[in-house]
Amino acid sequence: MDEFRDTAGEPVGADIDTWVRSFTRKESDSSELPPHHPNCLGCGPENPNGHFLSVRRDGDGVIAHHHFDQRHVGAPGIAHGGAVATVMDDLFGFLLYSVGELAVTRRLELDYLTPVLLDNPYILRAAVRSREGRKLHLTSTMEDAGGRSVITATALFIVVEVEHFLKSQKNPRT
Ligand SMILES: CCCCCCCCCC(=O)SCCNC(=O)CCNC(=O)[C@H](O)C(C)(C)COP(=O)(O)OP(=O)(O)OC[C@H]1O[C@@H](n2cnc3c(N)ncnc32)[C@H](O)[C@@H]1OP(=O)(O)O
Repeated sequence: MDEFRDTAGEPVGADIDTWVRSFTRKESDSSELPPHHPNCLGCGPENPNGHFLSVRRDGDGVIAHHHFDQRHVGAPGIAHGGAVATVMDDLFGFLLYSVGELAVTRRLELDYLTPVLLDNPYILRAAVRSREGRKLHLTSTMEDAGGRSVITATALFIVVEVEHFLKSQKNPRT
């Protein structure tokens, strides 16, 4: 059975069949959605360098309460823009549990409206705006506790088959 392997060839979690099945459509409820992978940089519980993003369904979209910490610092007291982009990208990835298909980021665009402060609580929301064939047009926001929008983001995800991931396993450095 195919397993995910790191660049040293060691298994890193569930086999691919199990992983693919985890993205099939689930009943709509408000329960927490599973991480993409135990070591996912955005949401994996076993990645000590990750963001530990925790995401729930919210109507047709998803919602997360999140804060950045000192590991994500850019300018003093402010989250690095790349760290923020990582989290928004990962948040989009949780919409796939509703889409029920595999997809990957082709384009990611963020507007940084105000600085994202470390150790400050934020509310993140994402939704599917539209779909054209394999193209998923996604939209998201990050708001502070006062409801002020600090980040808006859009993404284009492209639906792929499991072979997309199998190919990368065979050539992990390409
Ligand atoms: C299930 C996985 C969950 C994982 C966890 C989530 C983590 C968060 C998400 C990620 O981080 S994913 C990792 C980062 N992304 C990648 O590694 C993807 C790398 N890119 C690729 O592998 C390929 O470019 C890709 C599979 C996305 C697309 O290649 P294809 O050859 O299959 O598609 P193609 O280039 O023909 O483009 C598909 C369609 O999109 C259109 N398109 C491409 N770029 C576009 C663009 N910028 N704007 C508008 N349309 C665009 C393109 O014209 C075309 O339109 P049509 O279908 O109508 O012909």
